Amino acid sequence: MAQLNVAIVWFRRDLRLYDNPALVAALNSARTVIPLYIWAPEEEGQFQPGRQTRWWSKHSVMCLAQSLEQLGSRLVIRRARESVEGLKAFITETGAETVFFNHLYDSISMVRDQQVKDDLRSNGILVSSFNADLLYEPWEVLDEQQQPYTTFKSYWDRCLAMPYAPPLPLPEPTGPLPAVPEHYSSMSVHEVDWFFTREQEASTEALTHRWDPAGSAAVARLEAFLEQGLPSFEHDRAKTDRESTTMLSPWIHFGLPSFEHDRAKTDRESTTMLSPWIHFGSISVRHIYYRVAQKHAEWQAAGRDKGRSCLDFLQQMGYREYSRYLAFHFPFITERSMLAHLRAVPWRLDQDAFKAWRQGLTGYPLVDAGMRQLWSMGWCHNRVRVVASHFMVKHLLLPWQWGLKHLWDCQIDADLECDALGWQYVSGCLSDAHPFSYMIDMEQEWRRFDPDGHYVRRWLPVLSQLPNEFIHQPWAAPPEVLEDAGVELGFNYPWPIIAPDAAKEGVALASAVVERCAPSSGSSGSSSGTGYSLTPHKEPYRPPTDPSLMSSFLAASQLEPSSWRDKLPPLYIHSATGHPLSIRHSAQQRPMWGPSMQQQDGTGFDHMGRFYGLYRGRMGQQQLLLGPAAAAAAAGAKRGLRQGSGGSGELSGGTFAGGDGELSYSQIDSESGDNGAALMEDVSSSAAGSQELRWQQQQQQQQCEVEVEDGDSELLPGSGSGKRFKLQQQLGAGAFGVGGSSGGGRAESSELLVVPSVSAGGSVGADGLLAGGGFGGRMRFNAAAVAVGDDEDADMMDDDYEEDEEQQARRYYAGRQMHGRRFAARPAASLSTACSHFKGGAGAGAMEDGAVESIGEDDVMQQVEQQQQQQQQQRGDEKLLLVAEAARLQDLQLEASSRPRQ
Ligand SMILES: Cc1cc2nc3c(=O)[nH]c(=O)nc-3n(C[C@H](O)[C@H](O)[C@H](O)COP(=O)(O)OP(=O)(O)OC[C@H]3O[C@@H](n4cnc5c(N)ncnc54)[C@H](O)[C@@H]3O)c2cc1C
Repeated sequence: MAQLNVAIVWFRRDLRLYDNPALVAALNSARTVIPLYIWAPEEEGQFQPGRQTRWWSKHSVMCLAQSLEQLGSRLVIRRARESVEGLKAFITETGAETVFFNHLYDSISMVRDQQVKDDLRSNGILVSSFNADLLYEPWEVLDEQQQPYTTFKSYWDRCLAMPYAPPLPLPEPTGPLPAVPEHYSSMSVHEVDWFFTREQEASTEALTHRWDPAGSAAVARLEAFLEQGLPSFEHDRAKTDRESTTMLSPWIHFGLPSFEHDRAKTDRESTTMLSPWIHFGSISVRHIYYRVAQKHAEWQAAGRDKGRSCLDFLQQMGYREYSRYLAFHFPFITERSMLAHLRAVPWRLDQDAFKAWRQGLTGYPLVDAGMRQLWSMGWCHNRVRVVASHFMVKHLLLPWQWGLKHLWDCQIDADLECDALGWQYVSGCLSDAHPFSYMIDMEQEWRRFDPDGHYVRRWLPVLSQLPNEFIHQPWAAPPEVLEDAGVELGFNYPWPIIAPDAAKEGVALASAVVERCAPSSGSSGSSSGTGYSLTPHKEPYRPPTDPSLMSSFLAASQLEPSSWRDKLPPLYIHSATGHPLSIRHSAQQRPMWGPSMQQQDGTGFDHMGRFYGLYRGRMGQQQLLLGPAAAAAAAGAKRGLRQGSGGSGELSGGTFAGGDGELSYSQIDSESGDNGAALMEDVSSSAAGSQELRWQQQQQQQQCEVEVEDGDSELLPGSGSGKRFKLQQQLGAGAFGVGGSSGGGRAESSELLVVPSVSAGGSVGADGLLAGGGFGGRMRFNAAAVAVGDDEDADMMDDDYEEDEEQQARRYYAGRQMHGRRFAARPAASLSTACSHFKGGAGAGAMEDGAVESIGEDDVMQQVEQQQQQQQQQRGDEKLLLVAEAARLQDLQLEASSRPRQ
């Protein structure tokens, strides 16, 4: 029984009361038990929680606090830069004799927890830690040589055959918990600076409509899934040879070969969607495991054989276990490939392509829909994640570490170990992954996982009118079909960023490089598992900034980066006129794996060329600034412009002021147009001395001329933002939606032609690019599609949104009216409502103040028809003009990018 006076239970990602061994142990050991939560995001280094995760952290801590209060206890919440410091201070304050916590397995946490243990123990404090996160601890599952397994199958087979079952979930403590003395102060949940800025917090509000972080919601979801989802959760696998009765699945009998594969459909909720709760520990994996077991027993008793489904579902949980297993035994998996030679992949460091991917502007609808869903709700189906990440790594040849960090920033279930496992798999970095040369067949993917295009229609409304046949390949549709569907490739939806053949060629070349670095002849990692000894990879963890790493691989391959880069095919396919839209490769000043540079003030470049300064500055100020745009980044940070670094900030802060030095990962970070504009303004002025900026200004000048040709020049404001926006628009680079929001904010009180679209772009950017946020010349239309309407239209952000043809036509045509400041819509007030519903208040405001001409609903269709006729006449000429201009500006850009930079 309790022998000590005061014990601390340190909650981290185990935010529940049941099946919490640390809590139970504390209750058994001390008379006073103080539940403690320390918010110290800075110590996570480059893997600080992203926006969505911050929202979830806040709410699930709130839920935990409520649960504790219901049992008579109290959660003490503290803020610290480093947990160990917060913990030590609290121990001094309370005189606690012992600390309990549950294990985490990512490298940052493992190092920190070890430090905590050493530190506290050396001061005479008892420290105990437990497994609350896994079925089996990583050190329990080893091969005959007591080495870790390095293929999932061998690992999971061993788990299934373990001689003892996973621990049973512990029950929630009953009865009142010991009271926490009042004098131990705590921040309230609302006092904690969960977010970088208030704007960022506001931008997450929509998540409240989609997610309920309470543990009870997770349990309810699980129960619903057990009834409806699990019975058909069958994997497409032929006969299994795993017929053995195992400890993990003694209740499962196999023999249900099925091709049903219901869970693989992306357009319905066929999986549990439990990942965020699981990540935060609001639901216990052991609870899930034993509920599945129970359900299976019930089915069996009823004569229903659902063993295959149960096992397949458990296998998904197994992947999660495996991710921790690998992270524990190979802590570098978030940074480096497991297979050594895969570290020599000749990545393309193309920031433009990376941006297009992030923003769902690749021209491949399944990929784009996935990226937009991910951005909007922080989650998407595993298959979509596989397709999108595969596309990034293979088609675009972008480094998987970029993708990992991006998903880390925008997923609501962001989980470092799972994230790393996913990327290592799709990139062929694991010995049981497909070889690097493998490419998934995109057509097969969509035919299999979204055959009717429901998923794409939902997340890419701009394509919603396309017939099924072309919904996944709009580029193949005849012009009249596109016309009827309102799709203008290169304008309101991009051309494919890369042609399939070019992608294949790129992968083949890259594979050839990789092969030369392979330790033995044969393929680069084989699914047979016969491949490579992993012994050399079990090096002690080294910080990723070690410059010797990549140079040794390059030396091994005897290739200089430039030599392979030149051989790669053009990245972009041709525009409507046959001009190569972009053959440029980002003229990076720094190689991805170059040495890190640290300056005296703690800022510097990391190994991927990212500018950082966050960890020593005010929270979040510089963290996400990318690369060589040091001047812009530093200036932005000085001015506290993390605020504006979301969406619009990215476009402006990076592309505008720093060329290829952009805000990489925060991208469409849901900031309002105002903030984006602020960033734009400040960055442009503060970086005014840079050569890059001069070039940009030159570009703007060019742009002004374009505007004159359009007859709209008098509408442009003085600053660069609107112009830059237009420049992008002309280029058809498809990079805005969010970029739009910067212009929108900027143009607030002007009568800029692009105001309505831009403003709406801001709205959209804030909540997930539903209507595309705009690309190219027809952004106005897209934006209008979002902005127009009342609450009913606003509802289109909701999951269950469906609109009929009439609605779509209305949105579409009304959107057209935005051209030339005739914004045909409901009265401005309702516009404002609609936009603020999309968290685009700033944009909406701009519309009201500036260019919106409110007209009655009845006038819409009539005006639409007139407008449409005019536009039809103009369209051909307009297109030609834009495309020609795009080509001209591309040339300029190419020329500029080949100039030496500062
Ligand atoms: C590139 C990439 C990045 C990923 N990043 C993450 C991430 O940050 N966080 C995350 O939780 N998952 C990640 N996954 C894995 C997977 O996509 C999600 O776990 C899954 O989509 C969550 O949906 P669900 O809860 O409905 O899964 P279900 O199919 O219902 O599975 C139940 C649980 O099993 C676990 N799980 C399922 N599939 C996997 C998998 N392939 N790998 C690891 N665990 C799995 C999850 O905890 C999940 O909640 C990533 C996958 C890829 C390809």
